[in-house]
Amino acid sequence: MVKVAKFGGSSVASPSQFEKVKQIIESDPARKIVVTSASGKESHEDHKITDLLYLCFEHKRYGMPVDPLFDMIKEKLLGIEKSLELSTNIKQEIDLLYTQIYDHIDCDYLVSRGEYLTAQLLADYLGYTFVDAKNLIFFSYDGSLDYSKMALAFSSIMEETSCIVVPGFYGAYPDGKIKTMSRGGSDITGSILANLSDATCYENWTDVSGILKADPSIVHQPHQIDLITYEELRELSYMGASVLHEEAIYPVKDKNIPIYILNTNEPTNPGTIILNKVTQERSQEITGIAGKNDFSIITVIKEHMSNEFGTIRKALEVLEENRIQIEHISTSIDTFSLVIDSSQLRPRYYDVIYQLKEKCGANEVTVANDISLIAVVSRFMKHKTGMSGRLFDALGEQQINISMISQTSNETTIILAVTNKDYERTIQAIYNEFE
Ligand SMILES: Nc1ncnc2c1ncn2[C@@H]1O[C@H](COP(=O)(O)OP(=O)(O)O)[C@@H](O)[C@H]1O
Ligand SMILES: N[C@@H](CC(=O)OP(=O)(O)O)C(=O)O
Repeated sequence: MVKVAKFGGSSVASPSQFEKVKQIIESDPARKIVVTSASGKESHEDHKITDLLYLCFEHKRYGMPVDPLFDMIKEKLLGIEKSLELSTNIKQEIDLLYTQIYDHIDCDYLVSRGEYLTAQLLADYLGYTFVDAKNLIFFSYDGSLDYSKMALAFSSIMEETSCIVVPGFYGAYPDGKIKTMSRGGSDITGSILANLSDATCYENWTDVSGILKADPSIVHQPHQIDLITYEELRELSYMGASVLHEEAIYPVKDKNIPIYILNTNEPTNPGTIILNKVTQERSQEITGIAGKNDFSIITVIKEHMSNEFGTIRKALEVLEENRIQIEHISTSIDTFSLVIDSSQLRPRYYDVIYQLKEKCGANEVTVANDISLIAVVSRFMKHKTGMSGRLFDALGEQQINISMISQTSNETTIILAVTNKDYERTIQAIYNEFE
């Protein structure tokens, strides 16, 4: 029996957190495959090593001083090494990295060093074998994962050893060049290893006791979700419940491997279990609420649009040509609205509006900025009537104006658009209504 245990940055942020990790690993011999993120924040004021490494890269690029940032990284990692009396050679590696920064360094390589160095510390502390992710997690040149190559590498590694620590967040292209995943990507590494090892489960250890019904920084002590489907989880994490990367479900979903979200600081708490299908009584109404800020709604107004063909296609082409992703679309007779991430629109703002107006032959194109999207996720929604009515009543009572509504036909998620200033109030009001 093999379990994969992934520890997030908060679980390896200090020597005392390393001690907790060791107790967790030693309490179950099935925890043979360990994935770690880079050391994270010890306190609110502290910094994640990954953030510091990204900053080092930017400072070097703009000719600003790197040393104060680099010293913080060095101090943190060597502090853990010293306090736990470890005997790795990370000091030489850190010194070499410093010279590489001033020479020439690739951004992905630099930021991957947080995981690389933290994993060496953890492997030494646990007495497990360190396996560099560049020799195990393989990407093709198009960025997709090469599972057959990874399966071969995994079995040859496991012929030599039985317990390994692998740094999360990065892998290698066919030529050996390091490629990092998107932020929070160590969750994906853990999931890939659960797939490769046919694990009985994938444990994702973090600093909260499972996935909560809402972001704990907005709702005071929200209830914990006991069981959730992969589909619901993906909706919530894509929409901002940052506890698990939304891409982390795919490698385990294929093999029906359950994911457990567990708390390193409270290991006896059962946390959240994520499964393909959940059979649970329907007394529950909402699985969870999540949201993100800073979207724009572009509205294209064109008289007689309902009698024409291809207007929406032309608008989608404009966005595709400008490499802007569309989050949601809503249509009526002579108008349609596109919701997009403002950070993608901003650099191309005037071009995109002009092109939309010209290509679609629109009478008018308007843009509303400072929009938040809030997802209300529930597998129970399709079996219950009146839930959307209650949702809108609850927001109406709080005088919250909804700019757009979207619901998919599988009836798992309702997406609401509100202004950024109403973001937290909206989440709180929905939570109170369905608590
Ligand atoms: N719905 C939610 N449930 C649980 N945690 C959430 C939720 N939304 C946001 N979070 C935040 O996610 C954090 C855990 O994710 P992350 O910071 O990636 O941890 P780690 O350091 O373990 O990788 C929590 O501390 C919490 O603040
Ligand atoms: N260290 C990387 C990858 C990661 O997954 O980190 P964490 O598990 O601490 O969110 C990041 O900060 O994006």
